[in-house]
Amino acid sequence: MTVNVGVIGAGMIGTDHMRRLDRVVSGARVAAVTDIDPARAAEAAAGVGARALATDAEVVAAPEVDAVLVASWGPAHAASVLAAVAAGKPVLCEKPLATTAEDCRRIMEAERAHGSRLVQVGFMRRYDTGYRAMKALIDEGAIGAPLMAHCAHRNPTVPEAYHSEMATKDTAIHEIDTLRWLLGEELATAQIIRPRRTSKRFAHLVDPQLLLFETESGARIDLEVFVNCQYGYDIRCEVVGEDGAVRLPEPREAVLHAAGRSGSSVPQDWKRRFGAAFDAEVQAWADAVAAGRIEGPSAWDGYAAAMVGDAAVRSLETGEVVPTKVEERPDFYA
Ligand SMILES: NC(=O)C1=CN([C@@H]2O[C@H](COP(=O)(O)OP(=O)(O)OC[C@H]3O[C@@H](n4cnc5c(N)ncnc54)[C@H](O)[C@@H]3O)[C@@H](O)[C@H]2O)C=CC1
Ligand SMILES: O=C1[C@@H](O)[C@H](O)[C@@H](O)[C@H](O)[C@H]1O
Repeated sequence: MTVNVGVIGAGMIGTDHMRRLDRVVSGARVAAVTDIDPARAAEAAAGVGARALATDAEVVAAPEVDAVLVASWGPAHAASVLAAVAAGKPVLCEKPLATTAEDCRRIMEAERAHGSRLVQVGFMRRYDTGYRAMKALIDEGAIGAPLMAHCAHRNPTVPEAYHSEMATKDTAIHEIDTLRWLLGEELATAQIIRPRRTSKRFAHLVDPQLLLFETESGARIDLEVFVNCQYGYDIRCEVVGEDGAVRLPEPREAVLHAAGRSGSSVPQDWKRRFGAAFDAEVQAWADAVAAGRIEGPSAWDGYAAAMVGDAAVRSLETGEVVPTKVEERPDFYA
């Protein structure tokens, strides 16, 4: 079976996913595309032999569309995901599932009313071979009980529209999900500390930020988010346990020796750093849709991450430690 995918949002990652569905993933194709910028939708659709449609509702309702991929801006995600769930169509939604926990809760309620899972959230780091190797070692007990994690998430620069809350809700949301998954428990508190700001930022932006979390069992996580670090897209993660420590491998880049120096280049964006993880994620989703089941990060994962995100954002102004209030995972998402 070929899964006919309707894509909502033809921006940077939307077009990258369309290329992936068209040329990399087997058993799937792009059938329809929409964007609030119709010219962008038309150009993207023409590139992959798909139909350009005017709205997300039209994409969801199109009879040829079996499944939906949402790649619009975060605040627009919830409406498109709810439309797909109402139509009973599987949906892969780029992170974040929604920009508030309340919207994620509405999505979970709609999905539970439908009776089976339809939603997968694009937390693609769970498909990265480096993170997967870390998880396998932690799960087999190689480092003993985890006590601490030290992480960094650096981007070279961000556009002016990027604001201080996005450091949590758009950027750190990756680590929030990954740490919940790696450690197998929820994050119970969140706090944000502000170092001196870099001068190389737009005036409105708090950058860098230091995010601190405590898990339910008392492990501590520190995460540096620095989205104007200038030099590259640099993702770091180390988990320290009672018997050892495990660190995310650096991406494999050739080592150049020249002009009296030796070194390798740093990826400049998520496309290069996590390209293989995106390929694996979208292939796994297409395979699961074709087999009539949905796996991978769920609406619950999107919700739990959003709860932590909401708590962290509350700390942004005050620096207080804020409880995340993530409740027990419902059996539906076991
Ligand atoms: N997993 C990852 O590492 C990454 C995830 N993302 C996520 O992907 C999403 C999109 O990000 P980018 O592609 O970088 O943004 P972008 O700004 O390049 O593209 C977003 C597109 O969505 C369109 N759009 C906005 N609202 C819409 C609506 N209601 N209906 C249809 N189209 C709409 C815009 O016109 C734009 O073309 C975001 O949620 C972002 O967090 C983005 C980059 C990397
Ligand atoms: O998901 C992503 C972007 O949306 C986000 O804005 C960046 O900060 C992240 O590094 C990238 O992976």
